[in-house]
Formats: sequence, structure tokens, C-alpha cells
Amino acid sequence: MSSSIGDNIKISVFGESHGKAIGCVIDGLPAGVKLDMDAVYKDMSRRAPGKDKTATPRLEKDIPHILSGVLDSTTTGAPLAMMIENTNTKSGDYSNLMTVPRPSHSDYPAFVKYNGFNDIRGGGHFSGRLTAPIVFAGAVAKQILAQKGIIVGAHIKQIGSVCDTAVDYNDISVDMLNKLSSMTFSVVDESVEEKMRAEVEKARLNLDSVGGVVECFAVGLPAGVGGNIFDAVESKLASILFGIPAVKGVQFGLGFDFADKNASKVNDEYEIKDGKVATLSNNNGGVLGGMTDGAPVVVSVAFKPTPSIASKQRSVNLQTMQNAELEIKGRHDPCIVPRAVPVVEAAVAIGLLDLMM
Ligand SMILES: Cc1cc2nc3c(=O)[nH]c(=O)nc-3n(C[C@H](O)[C@H](O)[C@H](O)COP(=O)(O)O)c2cc1C
Ligand SMILES: C=C(O[C@@H]1CC(C(=O)O)=C[C@@H](OP(=O)(O)O)[C@H]1O)C(=O)O
Repeated sequence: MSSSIGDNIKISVFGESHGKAIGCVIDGLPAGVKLDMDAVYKDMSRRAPGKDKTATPRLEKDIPHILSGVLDSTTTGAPLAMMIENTNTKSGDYSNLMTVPRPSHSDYPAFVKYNGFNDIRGGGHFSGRLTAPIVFAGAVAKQILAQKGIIVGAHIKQIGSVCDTAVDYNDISVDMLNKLSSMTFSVVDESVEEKMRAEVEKARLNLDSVGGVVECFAVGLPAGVGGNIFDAVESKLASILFGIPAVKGVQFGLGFDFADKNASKVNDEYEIKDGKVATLSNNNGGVLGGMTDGAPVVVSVAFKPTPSIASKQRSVNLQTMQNAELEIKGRHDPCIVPRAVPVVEAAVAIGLLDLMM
């Protein structure tokens, strides 16, 4: 299993959802970075489970215990190891799933790849719970980026059929991003929150789940960050974003919406603004030729509906090799998207920091 990423900042994530603990080791951090632990706790609690009806009822405090690499709240330059205890597991809910895999979860391919030795409880190492250490690493990365004038923030673009207000990709303010990063339900137009919550509640009451999109922005990047071909900003960020469980689509700028357009309508033309080169629009999401062009980086991330739903589904019994019916017990997110906002911010911050070191 490869659970490590990064060229300059190397991050390794460990643990299982129902094991003793989860955590990460971050190697390559500069020494002397004063960490604002309140900001770290804030991001951890934005993601933490058990908060409200849009989330799994599994309540975890998700307090990060730093084991090494930080002294007097300041990085020492040694690997930063961090651990979060799992305190609220109900493993009995998973007893039938090793023989009857859940549709659209990792159960079946993991059973085949690991010869049935994988820990299936709570999704094991494949669980969305492993995004807690990613958020921790991202909170550290965001603070280092902020010292360079780079701010990352994201919002819930869509849940089911309900959309947040469209953001002008060429006019993204630091104030808006800081506000989004301080919210537990991050939307630009606060009047859509109730409708989004209703969409999740409708799915939950129907013993179902619902998908959505998180849109993330990074402002303050100079032009020329990134590289060509496989070192492209898009390649780096996508490889981290696709490591988030349930992510099934990543697009930069207009992404798939470019397909039916003519260049004359969507090219990002240039102008000189305050003596500097600037683009008149930002349909490319701030990336050209794999490098930043100085406009905000804009990436949208599609999440599928949570696979574990309470209604009856068709599956198979891997012991008898017969068709089987499956009723999933347990505590699942009726929608992953609200809790995934800080996870997407973290993935983008980790990728950008790695590119900039
Ligand atoms: C924050 C977060 C919470 C999640 N919660 C659940 C959950 O409660 N139940 C579930 O079945 N899947 C949940 N998932 C998604 C599964 O972990 C994911 O669908 C599964 O590992 C299969 O991976 P894939 O969807 O990327 O193919 C969650 C994902 C994230 C990021
Ligand atoms: C615990 C978290 O989310 C879990 C992610 C998850 C999955 O299959 O991905 C399944 C559920 O696990 P359990 O059955 O143990 O409650 C979620 O609660 C978390 O995000 O911290």
C-alpha cells in the first residue's frame, strides 16, 4: 500500500478507521515555523465527524497529538509525527461485509488485492477517516503558504441539485477565502445552506445518500510555479485530490465546460494592470502549460454519494459465490461534501507547498 506523497514535503499517512490510531509523518518541513495550533484545531473540527445530521453520528474529537518535530509550537526541521486516537468504533456493524462486499466501497477490490487480510472495519485504511491526518498536514501547509502571501479556501459548490452562487474566477478576495475557511458549512451565499441541508436530509430519510462538488481557490501565487508534462500543477494537485476517498472528478477552471466552447469566447486575454501582466478572465483556473499564470488557481472536485446506504442493495456472497442481498448497518455520512471542504483545501495546500519548496 502506498500512502505517501510528495517530492519536497513528503507526507505519509497511517492507520485504520477502527484501529488504535490514525496519523501522519511530514518530512521536509522548514525549521522555525511557528505553528498556530488554534488554526490547526479549527480545521480539524471543521472535518470531524458526529457534528450534525449531514454527517455520520460517529463522534470523534480528532485532537492531534504531536509526537515529534515541534518544540515550543515551532517546527524543528525533524520529521513531524502526529497521531489521532480512534475512540468511538462500533466494529460489529462490519461483521457481514467481508463476505458480502458493499457496492461502490473498497471492500471487494481490497479483498482480492490483500487476499482477505485487509481490515474492513470502518473502511479500514480506505476510510474517509484517513482524511483527518491530511487535514492536519494541510493546516500546517496553509500556514507556511500564508507566510508567502498564498491563501487557500474552498466552498460547497453543489450538493445534489442545489448550487452555491457562482464565483468570478478572476476576482477572488482573501477576505472571502478567510471567511469560507472559518465556516463549518462553507458557502458563499449563506441563504443556500438551508436548501443544501434539506437535500442531504431528504437523501438520509430515503435511506440514501447524495453527492456534490467542492470548489477550491488559491490566491497570491506568482506566475511560473509548477512544471511541464508530469510536473504540471494540475498533475500534482490531481494526484493528491484523487487520494481523497469518494473523489471521482477533478477539473481546473472551466474543465469539462470547455468542450462546447470556441476559443474566441474562453481564451484568457491579457492586459497590463498596475504595471503587471494580468488576464482579463480566468477560464483556465490559473494554470497554463502546467504552470501558474498569476491568476487564482481554481479547482473543482466531484464527490460521489456515500456508498454505504441503509436501503437494501444487491451484492454477492464471496464464500458461497451466490448472489446476495445486503443491508448495511452502521453510521454513515448521508453526504460527504460538507466535511470534505477542509480536506480539499488541505490537499491543494499540500500540493502547492510541495511545488514551491
Ligand atoms: C470525509 C469522508 C467521509 C466519508 N464517509 C463515508 C461513510 O460514512 N460511509 C461510506 O461508505 N463511505 C464514506 N466515505 C467514502 C468512502 O471512504 C469511499 O467511497 C471508499 O473508500 C471507496 O473509495 P472511492 O469512492 O474513492 O472509490 C467518506 C469519504 C470521506 C472523504
Ligand atoms: C469516522 C469517520 O468517517 C467514517 C468514514 C467511513 C468510510 O467508509 O469512509 C465510514 C464511517 O465509519 P464508521 O462506520 O466507523 O462510523 C464514517 O464514520 C471520519 O471521517 O472521521
